Amino acid sequence: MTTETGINIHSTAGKLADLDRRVDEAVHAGSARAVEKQHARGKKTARERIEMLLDEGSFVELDELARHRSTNFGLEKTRPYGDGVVTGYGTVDGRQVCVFAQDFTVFGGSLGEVFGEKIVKVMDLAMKIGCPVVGINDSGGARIQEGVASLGLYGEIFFRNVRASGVIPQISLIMGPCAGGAVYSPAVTDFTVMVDQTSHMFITGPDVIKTVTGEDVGMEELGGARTHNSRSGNAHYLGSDEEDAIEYVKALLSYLPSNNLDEPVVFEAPADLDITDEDRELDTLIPDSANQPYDIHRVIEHVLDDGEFLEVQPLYAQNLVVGFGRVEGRPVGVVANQPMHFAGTLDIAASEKAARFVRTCDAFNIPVLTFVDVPGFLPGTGQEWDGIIRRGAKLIYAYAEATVPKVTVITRKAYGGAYDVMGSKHLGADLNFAWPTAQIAVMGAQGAVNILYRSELANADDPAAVRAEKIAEYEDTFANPYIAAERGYVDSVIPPHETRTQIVRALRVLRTKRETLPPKKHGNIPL
Ligand SMILES: CC(=O)SCCNC(=O)CCNC(=O)[C@H](O)C(C)(C)COP(=O)(O)OP(=O)(O)OC[C@H]1O[C@@H](n2cnc3c(N)ncnc32)[C@H](O)[C@@H]1OP(=O)(O)O
Repeated sequence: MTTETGINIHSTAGKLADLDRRVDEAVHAGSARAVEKQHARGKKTARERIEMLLDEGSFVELDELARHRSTNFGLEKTRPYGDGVVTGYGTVDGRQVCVFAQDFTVFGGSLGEVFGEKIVKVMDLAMKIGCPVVGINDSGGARIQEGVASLGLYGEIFFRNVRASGVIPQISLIMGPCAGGAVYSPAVTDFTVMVDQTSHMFITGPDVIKTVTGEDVGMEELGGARTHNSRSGNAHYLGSDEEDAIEYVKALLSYLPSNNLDEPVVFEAPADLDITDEDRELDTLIPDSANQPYDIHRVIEHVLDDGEFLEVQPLYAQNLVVGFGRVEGRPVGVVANQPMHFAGTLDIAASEKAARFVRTCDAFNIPVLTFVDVPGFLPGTGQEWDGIIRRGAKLIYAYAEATVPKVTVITRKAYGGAYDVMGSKHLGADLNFAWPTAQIAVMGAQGAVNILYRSELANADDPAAVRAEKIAEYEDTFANPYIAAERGYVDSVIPPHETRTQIVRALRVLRTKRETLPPKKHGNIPL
């Protein structure tokens, strides 16, 4: 028998040719016009993206021939193979990952029942074998013609995102629209990477907002990559183009283990423990004036192998820096106050950014290295009314709960509650160091003197002179690391040039650290 395609499917050769035809149809499921439109927007197709992400020739596709069974609104007339999403597995730098890529050229990448089932299947595979999932999002959202079945599948995906959280790394690439409920899958995953100008995320779009609140806002301003990287904190990296975004994802994967029972990849690179000229450069980093800023990146890059630091959320809450690097070839997560922004104070955004990052490191067996230069929490009604108490507490929770090796270096200020919060000994840090420039106290000299000597200053003939004298006295007594060192709150006061070598030794000794939390269903982190 010969089909309408001219192939005799009753012969072996015909059956093979028939398969070839079907696969070819699957590969070209999107119309030439749709592909052209996609390219004209500076966007790649789903398959091109997978090719960029995975090692050459490593991709194995699943469910290439899956098709929807819907008959609503004439949908039965269009049943493209693959149903608008490409799923499968392959390798990144030789390590296994599962992947799905929504194909905007087919039904606008909209998610129907079969489309959703394909994603669910590949997520289940990743959980069974313990490998990361990278999801590439480019979709018009729930497939309208498939109604509640689409919503059901979104729910199935969210459920798996949550169950997989802390078990396998989950990374979302947003490479087009991601609207409505669709945003909640990326939101649950560990990292969300967006592309400048071509990716958008929002719960309700500009038109709905205009109708309901009267606000006039464009797509880009509402939910573009820059907005989510700098304002909302929903995204972790702003790719300048698709290639840049994918390179970032590959770099992220290189620091993460395949699953929570695995260790991150190690490149054996024993550190030189002799003090170098470069080490000595840190001795002149801290300005004599406590109010003068310096860039904490210099300290971070100094202690990391080859100065390589993969910053996470570099555009958001810039008063706090987080990211990954390696020490002796082993991944570490870095959390650091940044004196260049808001003098390094902690606010809601910085607390949540750091808390999330510490928990990510802890979930995936990555030691946490903390650099402290924090004058306190950011004052203001805005902060108080938006819940700095509850939301700042997340950072305490994250540090106290983390059982991975925790090493902390206080470079300068560690004042008040912020001292406790930033990886202090009291929250379970294993090894704590301070530079001689450290000031570990309840508050800065100005504030302390104003409170302690309020009446004396009010009654003084020369208040300025009395204030200066009291400030000097306070600074001489408290603005140092030695009171904390007396009590063992810091294990050692070290010259800055020993920072790198002390961190190397600390992380070496902590490699065998084993600590378990008391049995419980789960904690109750303030959310
Ligand atoms: C849980 C949830 O996801 S709720 C959210 C539901 N989704 C939405 O409200 C978004 C609906 N879609 C849109 O607003 C627009 O398609 C956008 C903004 C996403 C993209 O716009 P454009 O880039 O101009 O693409 P365009 O609208 O032409 O869509 C491309 C194709 O995908 C189809 N499509 C897009 N979204 C959907 C959808 N949700 N369901 C079914 N088909 C869809 C379009 O009908 C169009 O098909 P055609 O090529 O046969 O004409």
